[in-house]
Amino acid sequence: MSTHIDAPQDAIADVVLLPGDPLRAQYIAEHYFDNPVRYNTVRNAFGYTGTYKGRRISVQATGMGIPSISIYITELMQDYGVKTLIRVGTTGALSADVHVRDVVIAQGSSTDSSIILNTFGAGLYFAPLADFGLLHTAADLAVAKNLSYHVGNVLGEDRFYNDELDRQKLIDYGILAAEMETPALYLLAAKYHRKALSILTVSNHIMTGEETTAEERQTSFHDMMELALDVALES
Ligand SMILES: O=P(O)(O)O[C@H]1O[C@H](CO)[C@@H](O)[C@H]1O
Ligand SMILES: O=c1cc[nH]c(=O)[nH]1
Repeated sequence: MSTHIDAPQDAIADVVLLPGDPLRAQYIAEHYFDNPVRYNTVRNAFGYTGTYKGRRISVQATGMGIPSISIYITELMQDYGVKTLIRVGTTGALSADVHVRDVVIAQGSSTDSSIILNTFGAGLYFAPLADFGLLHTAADLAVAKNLSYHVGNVLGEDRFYNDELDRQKLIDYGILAAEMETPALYLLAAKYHRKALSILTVSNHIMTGEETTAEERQTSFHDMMELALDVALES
């Protein structure tokens, strides 16, 4: 048991999917896992372990933002020995080439968070990167599944509502989409020498205001979740 996860030591698999939303964790466990067992309800940050195509896998809700995901992934790695962490999140598209319902695989994550500065000090701008093996597997599987997908740099921002940010400049420098957790995932996975990848589904386009319908979101979530589960199988 750890401070925010009330589970016995062996209750969590060595590969964990990480949605922000606890209800997405419950959905993944109930729709994809055989014999899911809920191992955590502390703060309603649900965590489940089950099997998928015979492989033991867990899913743990992380909450929203860098402070929240940092708590859960640190405890998963430090206290439960988790080796592979795969975020399954939603993202807002920035680039005109990225459309709602597409899948974005985060190769790296830029950020306006102070987490990098607080880790390395002034003058060293660490680049949080995905594990290349997981990234390669995800891109190969996305091709095989004929998904509309993108691989590249995402913004992991500190605020969902942020009028001060120059989003056009980020687009000009190739940032595909924005979300709120990936810099912490990649930074802390590097610290603990673990493998991490963020797979995101585009729920809205920040620049055009386009939104997915609830039904469409369900379908594109399936694309992302099945991709993430198949990457987990090969990890
Ligand atoms: O859908 P999740 O995984 O929560 O991810 C995105 O959605 C939340 C904002 O609505 C932020 O956590 C952002 O990163
Ligand atoms: O952080 C996020 C996630 C989804 N959509 C957004 O616009 N921002």
